[in-house]
Amino acid sequence: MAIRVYSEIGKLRSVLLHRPGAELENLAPNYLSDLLFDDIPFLKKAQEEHDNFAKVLEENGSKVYYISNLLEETLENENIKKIFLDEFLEMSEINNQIIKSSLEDYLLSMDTKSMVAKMIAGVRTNELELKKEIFSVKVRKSNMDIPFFLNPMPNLYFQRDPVAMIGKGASINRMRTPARRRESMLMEYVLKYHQDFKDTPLYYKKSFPYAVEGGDILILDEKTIAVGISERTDPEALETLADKIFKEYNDSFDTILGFLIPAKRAYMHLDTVFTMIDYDKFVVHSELEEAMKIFVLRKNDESDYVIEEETGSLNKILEKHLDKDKITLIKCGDGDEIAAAREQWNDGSNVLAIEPGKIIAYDRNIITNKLLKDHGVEVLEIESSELSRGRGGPRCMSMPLYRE
Ligand SMILES: NC(=O)NCCC[C@H](N)C(=O)O
Repeated sequence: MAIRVYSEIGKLRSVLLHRPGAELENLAPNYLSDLLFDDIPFLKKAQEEHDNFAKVLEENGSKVYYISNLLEETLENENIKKIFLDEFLEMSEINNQIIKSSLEDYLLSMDTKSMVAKMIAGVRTNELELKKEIFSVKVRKSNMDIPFFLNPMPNLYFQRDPVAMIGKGASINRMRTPARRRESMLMEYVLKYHQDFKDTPLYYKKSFPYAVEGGDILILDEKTIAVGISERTDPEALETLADKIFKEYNDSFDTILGFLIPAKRAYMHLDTVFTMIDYDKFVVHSELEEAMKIFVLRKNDESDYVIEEETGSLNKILEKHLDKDKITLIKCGDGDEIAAAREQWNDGSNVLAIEPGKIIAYDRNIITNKLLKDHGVEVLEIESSELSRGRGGPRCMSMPLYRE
């Protein structure tokens, strides 16, 4: 299947998700923040909410792919399965050879579906029959003091971040934190080896030294990409992307806008700060700075690029680079101090456009959603009491594969 993502808002034809599973039941209070959670979602309800999210996507014409299914299909090839498992265990930083080979035997004793589910859910220290001394070695060496031989991946339902589709290609991201670093491997193997995806150009590798996460990558139009320089994404990653996209693969883009955003959890990614909902409308963080600084990487004639600096309001920057007379910014929480803080916390500004002017949003952000409707936006609201506890909204939970 060809990847095609030249817009944030074009009719969404296919999309990648992960249905949350047993990995959420491996979250516990004493290591929540290491795993980038603030609270523990109730799995049964989170799954119901997620199934409803998928249903709304399908009812509106998007084919939903699940990362686990695609990976299972990829791993039907025994050689690939072995290489995948080796690399996964390598990336899991298991410092002890006996533990590593026990994990390998344990995982290979399962059918592929159970193996994939287990790798995502994590393996508790009490699941393997090992001598006590070995157990304590692992515990001493672990930098997160948590009771697993294989740590769970509870953030996997935020499919936006580990691999980002850009134009006809994909960026296999180096995630900032160890808690999420292995997530990129899943779609990486699908893009390299799955019959339907294996011709996709790869614009970034997870082995590159600089971090970049998909929440920081917005495809504004077929010429323009916005990238957040943020808590999660290094400026050097932009230059690598520019080299690959402008020069090596010559995709249609000619401009990358690097937005400097505060390196704070409240501004985690660029899609926490703003998301695009129509040709001329964006929903934005309630406390957006008046003046923003951006770096413009612009392709020039010699298939090279130049870098310029600009400072201005988000309106002006977007109007200039998207060539529009007027861009409307709709503020999360409608400027009310308390509503803005509450709804920003629950990802009111992180919505998913499924076509121009039609979005999926969390139902709990009542004030922001009303404001969006007042601006003529069609808002499909989904239940969100549990999904929102992971600090990501409908855009974070989805990775578009094909947009018209
Ligand atoms: N694009 C996004 O903003 N994704 C949300 C990711 C939430 C996750 N708990 C994280 O901290 O990485």
